[in-house]
Amino acid sequence: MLYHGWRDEVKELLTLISKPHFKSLLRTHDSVAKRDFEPALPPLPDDAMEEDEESVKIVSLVKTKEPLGATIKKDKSTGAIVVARIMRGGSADKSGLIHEGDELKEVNGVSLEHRKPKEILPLLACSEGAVKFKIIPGSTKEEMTSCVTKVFVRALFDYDPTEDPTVPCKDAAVAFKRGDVLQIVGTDDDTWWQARRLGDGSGRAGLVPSKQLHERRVALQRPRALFKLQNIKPPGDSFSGLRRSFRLGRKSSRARKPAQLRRWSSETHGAVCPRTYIEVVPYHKEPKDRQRLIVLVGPSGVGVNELKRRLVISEPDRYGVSVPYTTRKKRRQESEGLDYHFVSVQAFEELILNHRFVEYGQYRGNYYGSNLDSVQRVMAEGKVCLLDVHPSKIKHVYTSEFKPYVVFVKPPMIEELRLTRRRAKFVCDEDGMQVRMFSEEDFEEMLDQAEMLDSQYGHLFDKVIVNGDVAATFRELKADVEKLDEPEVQWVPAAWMRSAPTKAWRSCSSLTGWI
Ligand SMILES: Nc1ncnc2c1ncn2[C@@H]1O[C@H](COP(=O)(O)OP(=O)(O)OP(=O)(O)O)[C@@H](O)[C@H]1O
Repeated sequence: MLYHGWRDEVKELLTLISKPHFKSLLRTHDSVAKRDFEPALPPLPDDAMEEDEESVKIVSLVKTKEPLGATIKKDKSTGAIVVARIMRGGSADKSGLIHEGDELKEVNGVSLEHRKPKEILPLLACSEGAVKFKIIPGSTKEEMTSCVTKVFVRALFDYDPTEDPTVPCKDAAVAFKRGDVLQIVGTDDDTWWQARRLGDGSGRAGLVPSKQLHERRVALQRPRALFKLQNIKPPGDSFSGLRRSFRLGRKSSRARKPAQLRRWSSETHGAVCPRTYIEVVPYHKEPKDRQRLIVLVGPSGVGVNELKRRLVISEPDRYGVSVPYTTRKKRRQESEGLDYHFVSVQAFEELILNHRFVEYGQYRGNYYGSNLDSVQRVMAEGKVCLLDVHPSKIKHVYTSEFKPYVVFVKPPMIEELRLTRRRAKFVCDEDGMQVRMFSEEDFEEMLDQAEMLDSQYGHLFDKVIVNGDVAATFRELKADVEKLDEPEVQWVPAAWMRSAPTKAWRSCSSLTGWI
C-alpha cells in the first residue's frame, strides 16, 4: 500500500494537491510567473542579428497571417527606404529588432535600392514565415524621446480609414465611431497617433488621425459653415431657446421660421470648436456616490416629456424631475414646488447674477428658468434627477458634481413617425394649454431639428435612443439608466475626476473649447 506508514497529515496533503483544481491552480501560477500566456514568437535563427563591417544588420522577423505592423516611406533627401512607424503590439514591435528610422536595404535578398514603397509592399505581402531584412539602424534618439502614453480618450467624431485618401496605410489604421473609447499608445508623430480601440479583441494598435490633424481638417471645412452663419442672429438667452420642461410648448412664431434659419439659430458655437478627442478615465460608481444626472435632449415633440413622465411614474422613489422657476403669477390649478417655484423678479435676477440657472429666458414679460438648486434638491434626496434642457446648456452641468449622462431622444424615420403618432396630440399654444394632432410639417420639422442637434451636439451624447414604439423606447431607456447603478466601469471625462489632465495628455494637446 502506497500510503503505508505515512502520517495522516502527509496523506491528506497528498490527496489535496492531487486534486485537479489544485493542479490547475499550480499550472496557472507557473504560466503567469513565466508569462508564457503572451503570444510566442518562434525562435530566432542564429543569424538573426549579424553585424557586418558597414554596420549593416541582418534582421529576421517571423511573419504570420497578420501584417508585420510597420509602415515604410522614402526619405526625400537620401532616397532611402526607411521604417516610418512601428505599430505597438504588432510582430515588428514585439521582436524589438526593427525600429522607426531604420533604413531598409534588402528584403529576403532583394535589394530595395531605387524602389518605391509601393513596389516593396508586395514583396512583404508574399512573404510567409521568416522575413530577412538587411537594415542600417537609424538614430536611437527618436526612441528616447518617444512618448508612449497610457491615455484613454473618447472619440468625438467618426473615422473610417477606407474613406481617407491621406492615411499612410489603410490596413494599419483603426476605424472608430463617435463615442468609442481609444487607448492612445503613441503620439510621436504630429499627424498620426497610434491607438487601440477598447473592446477590440486584437489588442493591435493602429493609426488614428492626431488631434492636430483632425482640427486642421475641420478648419478647412469651416469657411462653408461660417458662410451659412452670416445671416443668423447670435444665440442669446431669448425665450426661443428654452425647452418644454417649462411647459409652454412650441410657439407658432417659431414654427413659421424657415427651416434653414432654425437649423443654425439655436447655437453657433457648435460650428466653431472642432471636436476631436476628450480624455476619459474609468469611473466605478460606489454605493455612497450620488446618482448621475440624466439629461434628456431631443427635438420638440419627439417624446422627451412622455419618457420622463413614464420613468417617474414607474418608480417615483427613484426618479425625480427638477421643477422650473418662474416670475409669472401662479394659476389656480398650479401648486408651488410642483409645477413651478414662483419667485419675484428681484429674486430671479439675483439667481441669474449668482449663475444658478442652467437655462433661463423671458417670455411675455416673465422669466422662466431651470435652476441648479432644483437639480441639487432632487439629487440630495438620493433620486435620479431627470433634466430636460437645450444641449447648448449641458456645459453648465458638465461637472464632477452632476456627472451628467446625456440621452438623445431621436425620432424614427418619417414612415414610423406617421404610424406611431397617428393618435398623439402635442402642446401647440403659447401657454401650453391647447393641444392638436401632429401635421406632416411637424414631422419634417422634428426630423430637421434632430439632424441639427445630432450634428452640433452629438459629441455630448452618451446614448442615442430612437423613439418609435414608445413602450419599447421606455424599456430601453430604463434599462440603460439602471446600468449606471451597476459596478460596471463607466468612462467619464478625466476633468471630472481630477483637477488637471495627465502629464502625457497635456504634453500632447489640450482639450479646451471642445464643449
Ligand atoms: N413613441 C411615441 N409614440 C406615440 N406617441 C408618442 C410617442 N412619444 C411621444 N408621444 C406623444 O407625442 C406627444 C408629444 O410628446 P412630448 O410632449 O413628450 O414631446 P416633447 O419631446 O416633450 O416635446 P414638447 O416639448 O414640444 O412637448 C405626446 O402626446 C406624447 O404622448
